[in-house]
Amino acid sequence: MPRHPTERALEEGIERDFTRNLSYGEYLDLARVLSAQHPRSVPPRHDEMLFIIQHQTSELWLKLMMHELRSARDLIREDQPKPALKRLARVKHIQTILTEQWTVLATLTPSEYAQFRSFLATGSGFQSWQYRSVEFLLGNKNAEMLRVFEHDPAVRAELSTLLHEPSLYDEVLAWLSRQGYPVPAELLDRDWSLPHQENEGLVELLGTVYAAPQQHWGVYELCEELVDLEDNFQFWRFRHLKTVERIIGSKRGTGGSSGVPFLRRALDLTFFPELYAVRSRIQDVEPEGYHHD
Ligand code: HEM
Ligand SMILES: N[C@@H](CC(=O)c1ccccc1NC=O)C(=O)O
Repeated sequence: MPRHPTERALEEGIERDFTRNLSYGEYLDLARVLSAQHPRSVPPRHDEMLFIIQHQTSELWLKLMMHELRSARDLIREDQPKPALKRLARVKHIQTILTEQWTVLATLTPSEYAQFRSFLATGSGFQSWQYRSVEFLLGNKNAEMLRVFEHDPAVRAELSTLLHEPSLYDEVLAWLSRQGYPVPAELLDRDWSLPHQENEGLVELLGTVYAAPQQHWGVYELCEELVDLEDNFQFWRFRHLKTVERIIGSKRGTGGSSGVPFLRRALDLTFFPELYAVRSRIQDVEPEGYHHD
């Protein structure tokens, strides 16, 4: 009779005495993490657990995303684009997980959600300060969004700091300037609490990079990494919108917005407008021997 693999594992000296040693659960503070699910529905509805865990896992990934994005921004400020690229590579994988995760919530039917939606009262994603921090780090600045945090001065203060600091894109532009690229001066010293406005001079500068990528490889690589980030961000927004659409249809949001129409408008937002504008400026290569009249 073959023995169970764990039986053998214990003989191999697996640690069993955690009275003095740090255990798995202690290190991860699992007692707190796993006792933080508090369904509100009375009587308790089975599907509320899914709703809570979907949000909590999203918030955990958002926490890591903020950590990596803030670090990437600071590394670029310190003229270290290579380690910054490493951070951004990780962010992209987190975004993939966050986007994929919508498939779990999509198993929640409208009838199931309706069983506990009213217990959420006016709670809504508008009040996710980590999501707002990520938006601010990427440059979608909007002081109005701080108003939903008046009840929580510590969170409000932290968001206000991020609002007034340069975004990742602002730091990339400052780095470009230090590399000797002619970045328009108005982009290098401005009120950082305002969103970046599309700038023609910057589109032209990027035009030279994209016309000859091999001569500007470091810049080109970083720019395309930013486009990947924006692409991924939009995939998340799109999946949120489609999941919300199948669960609440055209109902208004608990946060006070129009719901799906509001989420649809967010798909028109762009963090890096010049990186998209430059794409239509790239000359298509003509076939050999082709002559215009
Ligand atoms: C049944 C599931 C969900 C529904 C019906 C839903 C619905 C909505 C609606 C209608 C809004 C607009 C604000 C409002 O008026 O309430 C919104 C915003 C938002 N939701 Fe959800 N949501 C769901 C799940 C999630 C999950 C799992 C997350 C993950 C963290 C999330 C994050 C957000 C964020 C961050 C916003 C603010 C978006 C922005 O400001 O652009 N939502 N949601
Ligand atoms: N805005 C959602 C409610 C909602 O999704 C929600 C409610 C409480 C805590 C987090 C939420 N998630 C994201 O919007 C709705 O209108 O049904």
